[in-house]
Amino acid sequence: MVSEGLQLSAATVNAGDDMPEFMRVAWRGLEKRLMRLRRRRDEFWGKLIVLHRERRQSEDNGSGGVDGEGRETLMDVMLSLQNSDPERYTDDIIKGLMTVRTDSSASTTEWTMSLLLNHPHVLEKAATELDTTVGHERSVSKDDLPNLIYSNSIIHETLRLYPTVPLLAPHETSKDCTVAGFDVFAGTMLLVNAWAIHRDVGLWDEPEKFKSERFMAGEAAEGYKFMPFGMGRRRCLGVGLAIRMVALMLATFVQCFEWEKVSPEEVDMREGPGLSMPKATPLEALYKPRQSMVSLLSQL
Ligand code: HEM
Repeated sequence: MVSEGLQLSAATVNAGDDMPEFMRVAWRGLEKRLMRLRRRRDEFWGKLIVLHRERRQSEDNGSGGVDGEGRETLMDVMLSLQNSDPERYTDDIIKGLMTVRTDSSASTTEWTMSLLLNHPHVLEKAATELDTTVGHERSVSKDDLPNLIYSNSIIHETLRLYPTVPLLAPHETSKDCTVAGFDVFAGTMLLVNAWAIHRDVGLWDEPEKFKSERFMAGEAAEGYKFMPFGMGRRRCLGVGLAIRMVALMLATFVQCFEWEKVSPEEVDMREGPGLSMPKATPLEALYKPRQSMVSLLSQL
């Protein structure tokens, strides 16, 4: 549903900008599809809210909201907030918050794994970092992330080459201004092409090359040249969560499994259409448990 929403939004933005006349006719069809999607999404989150609410009410200890291992789900957190501030955290607000942008983190992970499969020596080095930092007796946790310097650099380099929101969000000038020598009137929509900035030969050394150590080696995110999450006041609110989610997924994949391409050819790195820059061909890969992790994995 998230992917479908992004595809439909991309269609709306592109067609509306380029062909306003066409848009008047096409809009009705798009609107119908968007409304149908909204109903489906509403129903999905609605059911999930009811399920969680019932489970929390039936729990004996009264605190509610924890799974068998004492962990809260995101929906539990939302329902706790609703208990303490019902006017602010209505069911509609919860549905909206739950829908925000899970797609970008998932597709960043997919791009990262694709790059690793095309650069097996990088994959091997990431596995070695995990072996020395975390070992084989336990699975990697969020507390390990600050120590995984190399993996972190891989993720930043992936976000440089494949920023999943390549044009950031459209912004509008609040007053007349000048951008790169051009006069821009107040109320003009401005798009920032982060994808192009990230590959600008004047800003980066060998910008087209995947250099896994780039962000360890000091060619860091200084100035305004690295902005996969935007900049300033309206920068992505979820940046901390997004980086941690991608890092934890990647570390778990690499720590626990051996990965291989499905064929001798390179993994296709072409970009497909859509607002969150999906891969043209979804990644397919072969994996099996790493020998050193079999014992731990079999206990899960
Ligand atoms: C790799 C994953 C992600 C990427 C690349 C990404 C990127 C972006 C970008 C480029 C923007 C627009 C910034 C601008 O206006 O210039 C944005 C906005 C936003 N993002 Fe993310 N995002 C990611 C994950 C997340 C997650 C996981 C959440 C929430 C859980 C989130 C929540 C938001 C929100 C709420 C905004 C709007 C902020 C505002 O307008 O003030 N994002 N994101």
